[in-house]
Amino acid sequence: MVKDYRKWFLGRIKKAITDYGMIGAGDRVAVGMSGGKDSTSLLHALHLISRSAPVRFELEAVFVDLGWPADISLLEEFCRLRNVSLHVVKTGIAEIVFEARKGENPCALCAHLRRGAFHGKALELGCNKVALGHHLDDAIETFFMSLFYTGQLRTFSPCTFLDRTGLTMIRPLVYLPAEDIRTWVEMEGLPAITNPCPASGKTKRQEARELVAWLAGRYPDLKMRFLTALQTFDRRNLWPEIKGCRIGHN
Ligand SMILES: Nc1ncnc2c1ncn2[C@@H]1O[C@H](COP(=O)(O)OP(=O)(O)OP(=O)(O)O)[C@@H](O)[C@H]1O
Repeated sequence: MVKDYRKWFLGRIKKAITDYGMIGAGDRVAVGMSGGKDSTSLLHALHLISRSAPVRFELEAVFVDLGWPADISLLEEFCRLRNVSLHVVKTGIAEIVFEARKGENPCALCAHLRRGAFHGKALELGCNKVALGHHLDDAIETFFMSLFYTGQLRTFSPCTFLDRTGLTMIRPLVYLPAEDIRTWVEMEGLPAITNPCPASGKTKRQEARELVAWLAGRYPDLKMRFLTALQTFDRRNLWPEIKGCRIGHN
C-alpha cells in the first residue's frame, strides 16, 4: 500500500514536470522550504525522483528566516538525511511587515520580500530554477481570490520564466490536491514545523480555503474538474474582450 501510494504520488509529480518541461538535464533547483508540510513533501519527492531520473539535476534547500522565533532542527535533520544542503537566509521581514509598515496588506508584502530573499539566495547558489510547494488547492484558492478581490480570471502558472532574474519558477505539486499531500506526509513520516506567523489561519487565503473545502464537499470531482478547466480553457467561451474596459467599471 505504502509503496503503491509512493509510486502514484511521484507519478503525478513526474507528469507535471514532464507536461510543463519543469526540470531538464543539469538544472540546479533551489527548493523554498518554509518547514511546512507542502515544502517538505516537495523536497522529499524531488529527492526521490532525482535518484532515478533519466536526467541529472541538483537540489539546494533554502529557508528564509523571517525573524520569528523558530526551531528548525527538524528541518536541518530532514535535509541532512537526504544529503541536501539547507541554506538559511536571515531577514527582518516579520518586523518590517508587522511593526514598521502596520496597516498595509501584510501577506502580500511578506510574500514579496520573502520571494526577493529566496531568489537572491538561489542566484548566489548558481541555481537556474526555484521550486515552490504550491499544490492544486492553492491554484484553485488563488483563482477565487483573484476573482473576488481583483475581478480577474487568473491563477499562478505551473512553470514561469522570470525575466528580471533569469530564474524559472516551478511548482511540481500542482496536480495534487491538499488531501493527497496530507496522506503523503503521514505515510512517509515527514516533519512539519507549525507556521509561527500571527496572521496564520486568519487570512483571506484561509477564507478561500474554507470556500474550496465547502465546494469540494458538495461537488466531489470539483478539484480535478478545475484542473481540467485550467488546462483546456478556451478564450472564446467567455465574452469578447472590450478594449479599454477597466476592471470593475464597465
Ligand atoms: N520562509 C520560507 N522560506 C523559503 N520558502 C518558503 C518560505 N515560506 C514559504 N516558502 C515557499 O513558498 C511556498 C508557498 O508558501 P505558503 O506560505 O503559501 O506556504 P504553504 O502553502 O503553507 O506551504 P508549506 O506547507 O510549505 O508551508 C512554500 O511551499 C515554500 O515552497
